[in-house]
Amino acid sequence: MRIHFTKMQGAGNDFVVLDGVRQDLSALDAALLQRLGDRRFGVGADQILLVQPAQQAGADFRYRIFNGSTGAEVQHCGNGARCFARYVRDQGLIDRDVIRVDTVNNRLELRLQSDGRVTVDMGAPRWQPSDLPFDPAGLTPDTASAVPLWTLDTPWHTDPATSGRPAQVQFAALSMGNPHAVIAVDDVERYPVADVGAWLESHPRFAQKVNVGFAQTLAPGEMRLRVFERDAGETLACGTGACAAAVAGMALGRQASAVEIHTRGGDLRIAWAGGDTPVLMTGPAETVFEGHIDL
Ligand SMILES: N[C@@H](CCC[C@H](N)C(=O)O)C(=O)O
Repeated sequence: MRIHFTKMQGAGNDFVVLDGVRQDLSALDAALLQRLGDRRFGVGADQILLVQPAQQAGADFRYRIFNGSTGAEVQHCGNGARCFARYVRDQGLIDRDVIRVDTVNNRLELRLQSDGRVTVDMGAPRWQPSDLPFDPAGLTPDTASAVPLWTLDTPWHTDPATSGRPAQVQFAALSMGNPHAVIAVDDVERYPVADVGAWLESHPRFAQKVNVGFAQTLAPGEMRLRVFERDAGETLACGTGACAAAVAGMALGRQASAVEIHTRGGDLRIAWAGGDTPVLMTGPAETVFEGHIDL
């Protein structure tokens, strides 16, 4: 099977984008997607994005997302949504700057800006543990703040001093369409992101695993963020993770209603008016190269 692909990146979160409108991709299964996502045996990407014809009235396209390391389908990808908009416009699949797409559980509005960036209406955050899902049985959240903060002992709680890992973590749990846990840290560059991220990502209380964000507040309106993504490890940026970290900070009263987020791969701007209003994310989206691959 020979397929055409486009390699794209948004703040360093990288994607293989496949046109399922003009080419038949019905033979693509999880194993082939995993091969495409493999950085040694395939093209290599954090996620694979599939552009398909819309199935519902009011949508322009169907937007499907697969984690590159597993080939498993996931619900959302914010950096990918910006690349999706740039892709369908640059490939001539649409000639409008406002594009509506359906993911497996949401409708998103993507808006191409005159400066080349893309703004995505990411929908409203959801805070119920069942939305992730997260099992809180037996835990007492800190409810002094507007959103519950959950505390878990880590595997290092008996020897935090010698291991250099925290004894406990406290996190906000929320869904941006996909599951997120956000931990506030003092210095994100010195925090053991790989160890804590890998442990919490696969914690049995998260039945479908979780994306883990590590957020450092620099000022009201400015934050530094690293994200250990579900099934991807630490990526250079995570769009849904940036939204989750921003709205958690805002709901906790630590952040302004618009925040610039510095990731290792670039900057994202997140705005939210609170409650059930949608989170707006703005950031870059660029094509890196395109080609064909025989699978
Ligand atoms: N890179 C993403 C999120 C991709 C999916 C995530 N790893 C998951 O499994 O939910 C983004 O930019 O949002």
